[in-house]
Amino acid sequence: FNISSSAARDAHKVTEIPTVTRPRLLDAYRSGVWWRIFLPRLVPYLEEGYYKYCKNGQPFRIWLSGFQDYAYILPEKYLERIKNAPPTEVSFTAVVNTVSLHSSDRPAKHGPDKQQYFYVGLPTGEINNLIVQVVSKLMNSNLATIKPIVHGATAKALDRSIGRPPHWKKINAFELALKTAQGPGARILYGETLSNNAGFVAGVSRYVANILAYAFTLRFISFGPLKNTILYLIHWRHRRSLPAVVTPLNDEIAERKRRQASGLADDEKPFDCVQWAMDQDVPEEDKKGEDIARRLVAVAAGSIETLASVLVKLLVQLAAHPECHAEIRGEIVQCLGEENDGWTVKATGRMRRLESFIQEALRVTAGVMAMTGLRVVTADNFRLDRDIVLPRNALLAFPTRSILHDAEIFPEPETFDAFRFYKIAKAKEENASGDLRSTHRDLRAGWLQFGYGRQSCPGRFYAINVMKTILGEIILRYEIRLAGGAAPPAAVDIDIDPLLPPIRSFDLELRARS
Ligand code: HEM
Repeated sequence: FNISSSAARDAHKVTEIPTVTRPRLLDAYRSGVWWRIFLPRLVPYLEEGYYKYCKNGQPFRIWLSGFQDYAYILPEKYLERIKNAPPTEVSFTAVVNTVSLHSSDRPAKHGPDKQQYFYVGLPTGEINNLIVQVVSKLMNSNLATIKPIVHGATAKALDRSIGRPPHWKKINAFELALKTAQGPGARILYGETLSNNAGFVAGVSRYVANILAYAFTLRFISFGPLKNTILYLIHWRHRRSLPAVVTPLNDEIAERKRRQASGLADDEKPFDCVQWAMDQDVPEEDKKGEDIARRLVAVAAGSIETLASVLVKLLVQLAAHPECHAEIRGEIVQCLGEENDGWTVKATGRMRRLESFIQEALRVTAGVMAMTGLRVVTADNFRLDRDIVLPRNALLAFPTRSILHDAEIFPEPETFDAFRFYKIAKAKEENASGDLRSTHRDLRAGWLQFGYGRQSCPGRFYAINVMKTILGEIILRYEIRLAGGAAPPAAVDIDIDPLLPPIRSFDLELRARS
């Protein structure tokens, strides 16, 4: 939308919100990377706006290439404003739909013609609510039962990918992250049979990875009047590869429906998302086999793909910081010893040093994006406070990475301190004073990388539990280091507006502990 063209928006005062620019040539010069002429970095300019405006309680706007739109970057004081805001006011789902160009929520910008040619098979719009339900209601409420299954699938994935090598064995960090995220992810989503079908699991990963990559990168390119035709052709591959994953799922659902029709007690039903989606309390016409299959393929974007993208960064940090291994390992042994049932949610919850390591690694890398709390205004307007009202379709976000690197909140932010969050939690317990109520304290205790409030990531409980299980099991079984004993890397991800995808070239070395 063109802010300056609308007198009504002047009334909203958004034209007074300052803009931080991302100069292409200058950025290519500063970064020393020629292709930054086409895609200037985002992080340094978010940082500039954060210190210039957000630290003074003011928003700013910045161009996001991945969305082909300006975003309003808000200071942390407005986190409270979005905390309980419903999707009818501001919506994260609408952000996803904007990128995949299933844009029923933003009709003014993206007409139906674009929907037609960008159609790549992922269900969106109201169906997306069903996806969120699968994760937030079904996956989360079953977490305690899921947990031992996650551990079993993790152990199996580690046996297959690494085994018990007596000498250092080299493995690519991304490959290990993907295999270990796929193990529990595929088992919980698709059940025992399909999760053992390597071709199907690889197909799902490939499909969602391609969709995410293409959805963002194609937005950078202007195809002019031939746009629809070119995009239709580009997406041919995706449309063709979708049946390869949807058909086996569809067959599995049909087979289960047949078995159920011939009488199946509740405790005989399989324990996985396929079954929960089949039993989901929604009208029959919303849970036809193919609808469920598409929904569950979409969940893999979070539960396998996003998880693997974050896990690889954690694995590299774990390998780069051997100084914390013994303490984390000692705590895991103790927690598992206290709980006779092994890797339960309760035992995992007690592993606070391991959790602190994960929080610190996520602080340094900021998870998947430099901003979270992304929302599109879906109401006519969204009042931030007495002075500022954002109009319908405005994109807003919070500068998470900058907050996580702010020395006033996290002293010596560039130093990797595995037990930083453990110490913060301890201090909080020992000193339950008024200081605790300050916003900074809340931010330090939270997981901003997963977003904020009612529309934050519904998969975060699963994600944290799985990451703890995978890293914990690795550290119990193996010694781990960067290949060749390399020094900790300066960066583990790359600034591709708006994402921070992992650098995939790191190799790790692991050997079995005696
Ligand atoms: C470390 C891994 C993960 C990270 C860092 C992450 C991060 C996020 C973030 C930042 C959001 C947007 C919320 C906001 O900005 O306020 C989000 C949304 C979402 N995530 Fe995750 N996520 C992760 C793993 C997962 C997993 C494992 C699942 C599924 C099991 C999942 C499912 C979803 C879904 C369905 C949404 C959309 C929610 C909506 O439309 O309201 N995520 N995630």
